[in-house]
Amino acid sequence: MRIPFVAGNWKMHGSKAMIQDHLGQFTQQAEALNNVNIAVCPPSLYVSAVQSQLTSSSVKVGVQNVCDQAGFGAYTGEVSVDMLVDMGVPYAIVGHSERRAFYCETDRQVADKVAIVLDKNLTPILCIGETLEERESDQTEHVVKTQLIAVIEKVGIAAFANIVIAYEPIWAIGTGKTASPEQAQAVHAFIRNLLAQHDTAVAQQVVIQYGGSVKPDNAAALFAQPDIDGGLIGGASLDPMDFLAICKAASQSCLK
Ligand SMILES: O=C[C@H](O)COP(=O)(O)O
Repeated sequence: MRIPFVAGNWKMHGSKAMIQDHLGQFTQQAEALNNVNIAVCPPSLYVSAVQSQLTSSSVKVGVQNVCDQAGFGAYTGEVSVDMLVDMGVPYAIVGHSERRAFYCETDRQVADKVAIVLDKNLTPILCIGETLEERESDQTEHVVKTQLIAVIEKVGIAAFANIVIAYEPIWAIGTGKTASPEQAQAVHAFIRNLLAQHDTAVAQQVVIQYGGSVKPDNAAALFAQPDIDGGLIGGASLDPMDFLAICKAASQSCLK
């Protein structure tokens, strides 16, 4: 049985004041929700401040990126997975399309990062998805397959029991132009079937989030789809009440 998982990706947003205000409003009410796992992923600099607000809360914290080198060393500006362990951070977003596009992260680097995160028993949120151009030229399945195969070849199919996948069509990110529930479901089913070709039990177990302009008014329809297990939320996660409404929609979607 899969429990839906909603993660808020704050991207390069946040401040001490926002954290206090946002999580002050959000956490208490989020505690009342059943059948949903929740995380917030602030910029790394604010992890401690978020953790202080989440003491004794079931809401977890994650980071938005991690170094493709484990341990410690001369990697200016990077955060290592060992630091996540040290700080008690269980989740790391890996391969977000903005990292792939703006910082030239390759499928291979993304696969390396997934392996490094798994190696420390943390959970990677692996982002995959196609551009508008790729969708319009019928390349969606080819693109997500290539992105997934790179990770399967690196970590093996069994490891997917400990990976969260976030399908994020790039054309729907921050555009207000969400994929329809049917469009999203079709790709989620494709992803699950692809995994099932390697291992049916793992495929049934893996949580596949949808990301791309999820809002309170479209969340329920998306999460009701049989292969959509919650969401990776950008813009709407910055508003505590919108984020709460989305988490509520996930908690009310059927367990799958
Ligand atoms: O990581 C989150 C996604 O990029 C979605 O962002 P968005 O909800 O602002 O479209």
